[in-house]
Amino acid sequence: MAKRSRSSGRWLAEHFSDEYVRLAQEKGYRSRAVFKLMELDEHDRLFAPGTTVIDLGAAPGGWSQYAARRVGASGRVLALDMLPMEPLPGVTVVQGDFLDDAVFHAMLEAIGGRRVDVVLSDMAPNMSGNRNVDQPRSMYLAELAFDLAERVLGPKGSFVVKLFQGEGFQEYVARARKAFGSVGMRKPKASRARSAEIYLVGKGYRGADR
Ligand SMILES: C[S@@+](CC[C@H](N)C(=O)[O-])C[C@H]1O[C@@H](n2cnc3c(N)ncnc32)[C@H](O)[C@@H]1O
Repeated sequence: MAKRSRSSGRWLAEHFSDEYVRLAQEKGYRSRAVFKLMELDEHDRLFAPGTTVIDLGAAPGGWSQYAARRVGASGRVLALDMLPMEPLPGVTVVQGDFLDDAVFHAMLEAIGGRRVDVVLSDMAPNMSGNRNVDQPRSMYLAELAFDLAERVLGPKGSFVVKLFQGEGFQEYVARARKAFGSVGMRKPKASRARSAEIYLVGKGYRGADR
């Protein structure tokens, strides 16, 4: 067996002592990430029964689980990830790489012209540790998520996207301010302080005159 590095040992120790990991297990959620979305929802009221949601970068499925519960039987959740994801009640799963044009279009097809109320993206690339590589990769994923949101969101739709502060961040926020009636930047409690991630929440989509 390969020897575990000291840093991965530290990660495991932190993971198991993390109160959100414990809580997620206790409550039957697939990931600790669910507590980030819960806090965003409490603050920004993202979901209502009957709403249609797209969840990008959904595996293992915490956000989709929570969204499916919030939108209820009359709502719809469409989840995408490049990794396989165990099925969830009320969630349609598409597996594929969002950077692949065919996958982007498969998502549009799965929506079938319906208007979407909420687009979520918790996507993040595999971090190399080199900011010059990681930052453009994560911004590119966020840009593509924005492109999809602009194609599918209905009037007053909402958009939640994980961003990393660095090059391209300010321009991204400026783009969001043009497209949404309100834009907030949130750092949920469950987001680790040492992580540079931050969530942009755009509400009141202005551009849905389709
Ligand atoms: C932080 S995890 C998401 C956790 C999820 N929100 C939850 O609650 O379980 C980020 C996910 O983004 C996915 N991802 C990253 N790049 C992707 C891409 N290009 N296409 C599809 N999924 C991608 C990863 O496979 C990973 O599962």
